[in-house]
Amino acid sequence: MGVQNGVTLEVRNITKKFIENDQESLVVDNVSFTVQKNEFLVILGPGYCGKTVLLNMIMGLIQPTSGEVLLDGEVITKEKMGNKFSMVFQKLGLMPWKTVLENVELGPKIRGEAKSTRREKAQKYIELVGLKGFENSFPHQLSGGMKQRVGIARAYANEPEILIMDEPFGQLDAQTRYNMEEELVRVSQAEKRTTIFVTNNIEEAAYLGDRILLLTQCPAKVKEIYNIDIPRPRVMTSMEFLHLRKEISNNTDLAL
Ligand SMILES: Nc1ncnc2c1ncn2[C@@H]1O[C@H](COP(=O)(O)OP(=O)(O)OP(=O)(O)O)[C@@H](O)[C@H]1O
Repeated sequence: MGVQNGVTLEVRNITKKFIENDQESLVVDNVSFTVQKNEFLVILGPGYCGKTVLLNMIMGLIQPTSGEVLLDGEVITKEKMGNKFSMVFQKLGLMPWKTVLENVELGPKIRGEAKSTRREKAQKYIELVGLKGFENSFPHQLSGGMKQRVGIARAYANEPEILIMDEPFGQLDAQTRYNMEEELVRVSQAEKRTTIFVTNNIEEAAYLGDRILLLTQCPAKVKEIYNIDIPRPRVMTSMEFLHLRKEISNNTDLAL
């Protein structure tokens, strides 16, 4: 158990019930899975199926009704969460009055890292996401895709134990979304990090993941876990990719 066998995160039989106006609603139903160190795990499920509630339990932000989440063998709690997770979401929360560089170096700055160290780190990740030359730009001067790149650089620069990406490309137009998926494959291959990426898009899941955890409609249960051994960069029109996409699609109510 724990780090010895490469497991970073272990989700054990977690269930979440909410009680509202004396009505009990089951949102996450007995979900178990593990995430290996440096693995890119995609959680794929329909809208409102309980993905955000599941993520919040993983990060220790809400308590499961039953079950537990272990990070490096220890139960995760809000107090212990510290710098263990960094999130990238649709609404990035970039600080509009800060430059790209200042936004990216924020995590290390809050941790009290020396200016030269954090600048060097921020610069490295700005270059990694292809934003060299835009260090002194402000968020409003950037396109949607570029802002997402800043969000990814910021999450990497924060050097968390686990990167959490909650439908980060959901609001981008189709072409930009595709470009960002390609970029993310390039970045995550260049610098491996333990990543949990949440989406409701089968194609995106099959394009990005080392493994896919497929969830059911609410209450979220694990329907299937897919190991994907198609080499990267994956070609969405290849037979093996189309076959995988169809296999997942036949196993879910999700639309493609
Ligand atoms: N604090 C809460 N109290 C009661 N019900 C809740 C609470 N938080 C979430 N829910 C319910 O849990 C269900 C799942 O919500 P959740 O936000 O996890 O879905 P999701 O899969 O992340 O959706 P989306 O794909 O739209 O992001 C919803 O029906 C929601 O109403």
